Amino acid sequence: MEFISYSGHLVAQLRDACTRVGFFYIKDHGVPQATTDAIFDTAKLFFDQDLETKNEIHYKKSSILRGYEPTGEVRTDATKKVDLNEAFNCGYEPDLDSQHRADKTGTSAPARSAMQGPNAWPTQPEFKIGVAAYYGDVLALARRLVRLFAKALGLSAEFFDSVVTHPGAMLRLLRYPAQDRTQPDALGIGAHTDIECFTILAQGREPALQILQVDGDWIEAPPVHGTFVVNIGDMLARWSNDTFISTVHRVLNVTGQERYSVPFFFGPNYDTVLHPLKTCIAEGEVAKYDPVVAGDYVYQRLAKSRLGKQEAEVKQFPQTVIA
Ligand SMILES: O=C(O)CCC(=O)C(=O)O
Ligand SMILES: [Fe+2]
Repeated sequence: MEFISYSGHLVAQLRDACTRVGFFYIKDHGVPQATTDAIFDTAKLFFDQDLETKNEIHYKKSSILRGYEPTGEVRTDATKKVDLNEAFNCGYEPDLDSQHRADKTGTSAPARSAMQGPNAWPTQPEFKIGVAAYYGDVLALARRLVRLFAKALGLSAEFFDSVVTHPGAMLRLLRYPAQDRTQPDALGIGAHTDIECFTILAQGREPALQILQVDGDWIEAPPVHGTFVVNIGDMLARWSNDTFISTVHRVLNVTGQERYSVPFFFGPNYDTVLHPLKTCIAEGEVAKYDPVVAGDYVYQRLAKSRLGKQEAEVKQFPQTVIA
């Protein structure tokens, strides 16, 4: 058995950040700088193709919304204009998971969820290799962070291990055009909270990410070399009965330069049922949320900003019944 010890100071710092801010930076995280640098080259390789080629893997061709999102087709903030970015999304597959490849026991079966399904890869052979290198390292980091989050919630480090064997982990490559400064209404991504449990974000060189403070002002979270920005998403806020907070953020790229970023959205196996954790419900308090199935929750949230109402109805997504 693996023996892991965690510094109490680290766990306390983490709890403080997750309960008061919902955003923090991490360094000495174990993902080699060269791997992070390379994912930006991989993203550029993909985005530099012509639109017709990229549209061959348009996300509407995928029943689970994987693939390419052209600029102006996603509206994250329903009250604002469409987002000014183009993106590529891919989800978990055992090929991308170095731990799975090393695991010869084959004890863990993939989650039974309609959200579990194939990725849409471009034909460029180097692309998947580049994505796999980054995905594998950042997934390993996410599983380490899961143990720290468990400790910060007062649980045993291994508490979540059995539900992150085939996690709902989505890697997103993003390219934002240089925005017109005279159009303050347009945003790279409208104000939103993230859907999954937490996000590990690699930023390119351009500062554009902004976080909403309690006083209502936006504060920048600029790229810091060698670090990732980590933030709590809605699923962990729900799971922890709002002990951890999921904070609103947006992207406004007025740097005059194109900007790249690579968020990795991490959640549990898609068949996991998220009941607010009993240990997070203090005496006299109640669960603030109904249970949800992770895969259903992610699909509904993604579809909301990506499909028109009619399309969403046509693409009936099978709901999992909670026993
Ligand atoms: O590009 C960024 O810095 C943040 C992206 C983001 O918030 C998201 O994709 O949810
Ligand atoms: Fe986000």
